Amino acid sequence: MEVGFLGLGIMGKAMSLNLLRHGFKVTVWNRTLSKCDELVQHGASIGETPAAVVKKCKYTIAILSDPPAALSVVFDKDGILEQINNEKGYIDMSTVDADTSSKISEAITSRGGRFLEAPVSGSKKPAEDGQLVILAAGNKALYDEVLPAFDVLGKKSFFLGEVGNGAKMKLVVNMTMGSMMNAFAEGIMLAGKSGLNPQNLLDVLDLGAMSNPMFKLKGPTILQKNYTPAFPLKHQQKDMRLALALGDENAVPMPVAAAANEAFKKARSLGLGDLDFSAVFETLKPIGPSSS
Ligand SMILES: NC(=O)C1=CN([C@@H]2O[C@H](COP(=O)(O)OP(=O)(O)OC[C@H]3O[C@@H](n4cnc5c(N)ncnc54)[C@H](OP(=O)(O)O)[C@@H]3O)[C@@H](O)[C@H]2O)C=CC1
Ligand SMILES: O=CC(=O)O
Repeated sequence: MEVGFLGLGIMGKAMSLNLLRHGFKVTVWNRTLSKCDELVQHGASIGETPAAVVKKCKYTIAILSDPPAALSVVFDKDGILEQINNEKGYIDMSTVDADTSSKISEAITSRGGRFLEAPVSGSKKPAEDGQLVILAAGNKALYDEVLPAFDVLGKKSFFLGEVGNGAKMKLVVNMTMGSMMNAFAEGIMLAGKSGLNPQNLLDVLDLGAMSNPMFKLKGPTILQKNYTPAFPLKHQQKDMRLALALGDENAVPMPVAAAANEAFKKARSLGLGDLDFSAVFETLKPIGPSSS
C-alpha cells in the first residue's frame, strides 16, 4: 500500500517510520524539508509540497501541530486542495477542534475527495510501537480502506461516525489527561514539601485504584526533572483550550480543566512550552528566594 505522509514531528516521524518498517511505500513532506532526510534513509520518497504528495498518492495522512497548521496544508498555495479529486483520500490525524475538521472536510469533499479525521491517543512511545488508539470519523469507506495502515499504527481503531466526533473525543480524552497531570504534579510537590518521600507516593499510587500508565511513566521522570518532550506542553495547552471551548459551546462547567489550563499557560509563559507536558510540575515551585 502506498501512502503520503505530511508532518514529521515527534508523532509523524515515529508513525511514518513504522509504516515503512511494515512494508508501506511512503512519500513524506514536512514544512522544514530537511526533516525528511532521515525518512529517506529508511526508504521513503520526498514530495516537495503537500500538493505533490497528494498528486502521487491515493491516500495521504497528516499529523500536524494545531488548527492553523492543519488548515495551512489544505488551503494554502501548493496545498492539498490543488490535487484532491474523486480518486483521493485525505486522513488528518492532528488534534484539532471539530470546526477545523469540518472546514477541511467540506473543502475536500466539495472537490470530490474523501476525508477522515483520525486523531490519536498515545504518545511518542506508543507511536513508535504501533500502539496508538485511533479515533476516526468521516468517510466510512475510506476508513475501511486505510485500516491496514491503522492496524500498523495503532492497537485499536474506533469509527465514531460523522466528522467532528473524532476531534471531540480526542479533546475530551486530553482534557481529562491534562487535569490528571496537574493533580499528579500537585501530589508530588505536596508529598515532598510536607516531608514525605515522593518515591513512596509513586509506589503507593501505583498499588491502588489510581494506578495508570501515565503516572507510572511520568512519575520517575518528574522526580528526575527530565522533561524531554514526548508530548510537548504547548500542544497539551492547545488541547485544554480547545476542550474548554467545547465545554463553552455545550454549557458544561469545567472548573478543574480551567484551572489546569491556567497552569499550562503559566508553564508556557515561563518558557516551558517545548518541554514535555509533565513540566507543568515546575509551575508549582516558588519563584524568587525560597521560603519555608
Ligand atoms: N506528541 C504526542 O504525544 C502526541 C501528539 N498528538 C498531536 O499530534 C499533533 C503533532 O504532535 P507532535 O508530533 O508531538 O508535534 P511536533 O511539534 O513534534 O510536530 C509538529 C509538526 O507540525 C508541523 N507544523 C507546524 N506548523 C505548521 C504549519 N503552519 N504548516 C505546516 N506544518 C506545520 C511541524 O513542522 P516543522 O518540522 O517544520 O516545524 C511538525 O512537522 C498535534 O496535534 C498533537 O497535539 C497526539 C497524540 C500524542
Ligand atoms: O495527545 C497526547 C497523548 O498522549 O495522547
